[in-house]
Amino acid sequence: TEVFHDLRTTEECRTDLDRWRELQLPRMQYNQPATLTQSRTDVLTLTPWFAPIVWEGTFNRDILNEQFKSMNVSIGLTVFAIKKYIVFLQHFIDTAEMFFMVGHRVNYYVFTDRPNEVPKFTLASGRRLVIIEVIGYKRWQDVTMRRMEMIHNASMETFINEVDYIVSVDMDMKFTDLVGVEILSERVGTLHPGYYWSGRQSFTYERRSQSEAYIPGDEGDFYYAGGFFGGSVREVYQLTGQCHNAMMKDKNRGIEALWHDESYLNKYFLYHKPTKILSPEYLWDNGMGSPEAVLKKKRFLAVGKNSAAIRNK
Ligand SMILES: CC(=O)N[C@H]1[C@@H](OP(=O)(O)OP(=O)(O)OC[C@H]2O[C@@H](n3ccc(=O)[nH]c3=O)[C@H](O)[C@@H]2O)O[C@H](CO)[C@H](O)[C@@H]1O
Ligand SMILES: [Mn+2]
Repeated sequence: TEVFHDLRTTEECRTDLDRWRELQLPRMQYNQPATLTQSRTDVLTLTPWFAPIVWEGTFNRDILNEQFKSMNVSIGLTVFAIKKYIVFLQHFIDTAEMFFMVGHRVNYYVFTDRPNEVPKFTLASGRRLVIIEVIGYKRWQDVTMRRMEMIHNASMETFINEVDYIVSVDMDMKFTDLVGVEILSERVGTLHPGYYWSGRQSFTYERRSQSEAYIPGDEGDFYYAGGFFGGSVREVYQLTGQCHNAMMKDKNRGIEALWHDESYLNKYFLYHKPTKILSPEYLWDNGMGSPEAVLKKKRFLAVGKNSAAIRNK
């Protein structure tokens, strides 16, 4: 027994074990979950590896809020405002204040090459905005791909000391409904709004076998969007590090995957399956229409942009 006590004192072990007591919920009243009734019968709500797929109607926000509150969870939301994209920042943060993780602790991490152009925000209590100054790459493809490297570095330098979870999203977006702790898990991917109903053959995976992002035609679960992923800090550190390394290997061989970071992310998720998957409610584009039967909510919406006018500027 002495061997075990070398590692941690009895007191440290006791403290660790006793912590579980904090996770007791208060008395709550809500509709009983019915064992013989599916909450949604029109969509897949669980993957074959037992990861929930988050759709409206499948979860009770009150229970989840109590659970994450009792853990005093803190969430980091990373966004990139490089060059002209800084114009999206104001509305992005304003709508995040209304809808993103309301009632929980939030750090906005704004990566930008224009720190002087970041507007002043008045944030709700428990929320703060941190500016991380980075370089703005010339090509827009490099701007989007280098997010992996920058998030990887910041995970080690900053995030690990400040937050429990990281959520990484596109900036040319606005929140239009609640996005809360129901999205939190170890490793989180989001169904791309353009492909959630497609067969794997139609997914725009990288199909050239020379690329690190290559996925053969007979593999693939879902087509995940580059614009919304997350997880624990340790997992996001791994994910972004591995995606960045794959991109650098390809760059050295003079190849770039079809959809840039999104292609490498899809490869990563094929062999590191997400522990939770977000439905397209969490990343919608009105260019895809409004299939109301399936899509009960639009929570995070693409803001129309003139790519030609804004990219590479
Ligand atoms: C919704 C969604 O899934 N979007 C993905 C999609 O393209 P998108 O066409 O949505 O890419 P995008 O132009 O929004 O670029 C991605 C993000 O990079 C940042 N940015 C980009 C250019 C720039 O000059 N300044 C700047 O700050 C900004 O935060 C932007 O939101 O495919 C990209 C790769 O091709 C990425 O995987 C995106 O995440
Ligand atoms: Mn975008």
